[in-house]
Amino acid sequence: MSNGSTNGTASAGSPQRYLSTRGDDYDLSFEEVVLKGLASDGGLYIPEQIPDASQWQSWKDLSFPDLALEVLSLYISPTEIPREDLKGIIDRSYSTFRAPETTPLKHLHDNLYLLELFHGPTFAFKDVALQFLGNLFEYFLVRKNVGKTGRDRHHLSVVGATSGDTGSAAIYGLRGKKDVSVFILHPKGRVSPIQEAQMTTVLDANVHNLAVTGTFDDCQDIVKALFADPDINSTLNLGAVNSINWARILAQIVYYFHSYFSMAKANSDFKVGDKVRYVVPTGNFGDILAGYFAHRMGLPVDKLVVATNENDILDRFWKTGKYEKQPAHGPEAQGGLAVDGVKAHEDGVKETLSPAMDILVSSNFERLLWFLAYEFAESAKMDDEWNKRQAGQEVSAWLKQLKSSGGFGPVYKDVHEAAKRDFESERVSDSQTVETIKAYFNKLGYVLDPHSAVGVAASVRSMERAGQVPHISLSTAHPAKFAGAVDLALKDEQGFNFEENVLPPELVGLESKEKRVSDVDNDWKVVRELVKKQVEEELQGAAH
Ligand SMILES: Cc1ncc(COP(=O)(O)O)c(C=O)c1O
Ligand SMILES: N[C@@H](CCOP(=O)(O)O)C(=O)O
Repeated sequence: MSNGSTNGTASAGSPQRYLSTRGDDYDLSFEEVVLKGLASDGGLYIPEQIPDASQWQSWKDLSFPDLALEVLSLYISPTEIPREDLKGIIDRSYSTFRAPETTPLKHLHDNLYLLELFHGPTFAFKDVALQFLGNLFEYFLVRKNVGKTGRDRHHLSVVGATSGDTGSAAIYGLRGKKDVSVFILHPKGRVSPIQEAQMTTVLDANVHNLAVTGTFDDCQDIVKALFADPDINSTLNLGAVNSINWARILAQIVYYFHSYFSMAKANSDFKVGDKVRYVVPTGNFGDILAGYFAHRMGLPVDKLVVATNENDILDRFWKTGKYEKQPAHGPEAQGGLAVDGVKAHEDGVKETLSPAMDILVSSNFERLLWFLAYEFAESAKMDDEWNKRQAGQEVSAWLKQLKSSGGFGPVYKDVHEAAKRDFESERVSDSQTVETIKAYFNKLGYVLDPHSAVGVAASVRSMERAGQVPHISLSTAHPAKFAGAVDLALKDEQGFNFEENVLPPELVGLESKEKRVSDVDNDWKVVRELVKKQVEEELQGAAH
């Protein structure tokens, strides 16, 4: 790709601006995109320029928070957040992590390293971005509300969808914060008992858990419908905590650089500048997209490997160039049979042992599609404005087709080839997940959570193709969050005891604590009325 202004070097000192993947919204500030979350045309925000971090090698000895300051400063102008303030936000965000390295890297065997991203308050990788986003919201609100009282204060109504981890991480990042109400929608009965307890045992007055009769995709659709609804948007300021919010992706870029340097220190055969493969258990495509940005900023990445469970829309895209909710001749087309013990629902989502990735439509894939469409547009040799407009139009057309007919593609050959240049993909079944958890416990005494096991199983396959290239496999959750799957894999293995070896003290007894949760129908208008009524009550309470 050329170093055109959208994809190349941000000129020094010029503040970063943001645009929507669907082309209607552009020239927005960082604060605007963080507070708005989703663009008014339904698209996702992306930076106008991916900064070229030519100085990245000089970051090699920085601590995680100091490295975060360098990376984030390339996307947030000091005219928007002065550097000292940004440092304060970052330091507060990572002071809650239990590991001194924030995101430690473990050598598993051969050229395989595991990046442990679960040392934050809720034991999943989401904490890395959501501790930051919670403090960022607070910073913007305090600044907006200086000297204001009562109804004049800017109040943020956060609505988020979760398959278990985003919800608790968002709740822990925002509980008790002034001028914020939080509504988290989870699919009733489809999150693990610990995940459910992590969310529903938080009793702060500004936190509201809604159990939706439906799937994670239904919850995500409700959230997107609320953002698109003029009625609720005319009375409330909605805020997003899902990875549709650009700040989520931004904060995650840091650990790609950090783990690269950790690996270079641990591996004497490796020189800074050599290439690495990152393998990422993937659902909504947010985590791996951060790796794509790191790569585009200059980090030497051999490939980013998308690791899906049996909800494999992304794996099928990389194999066929088609992005379709249902495979043309998949098990559902043949009568909805369960494969490998996995329950397939009418809506096409399968209930797997890695439930946080039971997602049919990956929100952030839209952001990658924009960059692929932009690159394709460049071949017409027009100007940058034209390329951006073309990319926006192409993405809008694909997404429209996805909505109307459940899929699109095959995409143009060049678009598919460009996707394959940076990414590979693997699909890991439930039985392979169980086998992987078992194998690593027996080989190394290490207990993987099922999502991380999907990544490790994919890593082992990738290593067979990639020769000596080191692999960093992202471990996205602590195994204690998924007791059912871990127990299924290890209950008969010698020396395994969940309570003694896996369960951290912070999670002991959680499930028997008092809970607060409301059941709601799978109907966005019902959710809208509930949110409006609750926020009104909170605003009235705050005014007295
Ligand atoms: C434990 C875990 N692993 C992996 C994922 C997938 O991450 P992403 O949605 O960013 O692809 C999620 C949730 O999204 C998760 O909670
Ligand atoms: N796996 C996620 C699903 C939501 O994804 P997000 O990264 O877009 O917030 C979860 O655990 O909630």
